[in-house]
Amino acid sequence: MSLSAQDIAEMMEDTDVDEMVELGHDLIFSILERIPIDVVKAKVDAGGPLWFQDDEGISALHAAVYVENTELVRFLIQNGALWNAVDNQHNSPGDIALSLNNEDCYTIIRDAGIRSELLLTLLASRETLSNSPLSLVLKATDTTAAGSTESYLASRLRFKKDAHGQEICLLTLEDEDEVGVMMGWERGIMQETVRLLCHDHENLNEGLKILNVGFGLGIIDTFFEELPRTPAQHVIIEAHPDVLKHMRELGWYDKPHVKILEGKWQDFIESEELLGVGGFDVIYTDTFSEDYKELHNFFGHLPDLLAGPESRFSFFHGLGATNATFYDVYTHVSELHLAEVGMDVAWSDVDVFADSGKRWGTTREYFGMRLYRLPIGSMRAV
Ligand SMILES: C[S@@+](CC[C@H](N)C(=O)[O-])C[C@H]1O[C@@H](n2cnc3c(N)ncnc32)[C@H](O)[C@@H]1O
Repeated sequence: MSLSAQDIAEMMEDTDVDEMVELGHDLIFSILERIPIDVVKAKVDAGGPLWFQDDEGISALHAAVYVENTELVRFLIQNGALWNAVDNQHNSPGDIALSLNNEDCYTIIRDAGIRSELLLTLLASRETLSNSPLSLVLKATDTTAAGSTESYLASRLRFKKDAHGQEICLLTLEDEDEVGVMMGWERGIMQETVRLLCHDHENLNEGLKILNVGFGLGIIDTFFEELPRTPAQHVIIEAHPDVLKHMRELGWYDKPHVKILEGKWQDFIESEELLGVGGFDVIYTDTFSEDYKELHNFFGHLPDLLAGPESRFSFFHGLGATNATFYDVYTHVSELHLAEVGMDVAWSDVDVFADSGKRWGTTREYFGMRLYRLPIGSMRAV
């Protein structure tokens, strides 16, 4: 039997893949068997694939964390191991380190994550970044209504109460998957955010000038309205036609000090409607279907929008919040980006554990942490 050139190429490719799989298994096995580190390093130098994950999703980096070999973890990271690969249980190497209480291994991986995400944000701000396996929330290729503003704004929303009496603003995706755009369980987060943003604000008694981006269920806007002194100006930017209709039905258009800007924040961010206010005392943003690149872009406008060092800013921090390591990485990344625009951030923890089992119903889970990390930013005085 004679073989065609294509047959030979395919056989060669299969051999390469088989070889890689064997090398990958051998590397993970060697690490778990705790063979001397120099031998493991030699295997990596000889082409042992760091990207390889076995049938359980374990990578060489997961294995190095399991055996708590700090030097090896550092070596693997330096040689390109993926810090955010998750195993079949959705645990990243950092999560394994956390569960073992191994701070040294955890810190090396988390810092690699921070460096990687900072770099990717920088690249994304300069050119269109294709979806990278290194990136967590720069989800450039999610075109569903949950990941693309254009698809989201063209989708219908439903406002309803779920079986537990929880208010929900619900989006149904094409595959019938349901996603909560906003859910009643976040009420505690919104309440605490308003308390920390406003209650000891030096301008509270004059009536604050407030900007909120994203109305959703209007939970935070209702808390702003219930401040001991009604806001002097309360500007709300909302893009979705169904939410705007809901706001009209609820009477938000009839409040004299409330101004509703219909459209995307990106359309108004440099407009006279916002800049003409002469500086906001409080700014909050909590949108939907936008990635971190958009939030990072929003940060850049804060110095022009806030009144001064006494003004405060917060955002809904759900970045990477289905995984403890990813959440921590994004807490640091956002803090560093806010520092770049001259803002210091104080973080508080809000325990959102109560009733967490009943929270999601049939909807997609988007927040898996027990503690919500609540940011309060203020501009550094110059
Ligand atoms: C999570 S909800 C906000 C919930 C709100 N914080 C609350 O307390 O109920 C997000 C809202 O942002 C709106 N939104 C999404 N993208 C937007 C954009 N680019 N500009 C303005 N609003 C946007 C959505 O339509 C939605 O109403």
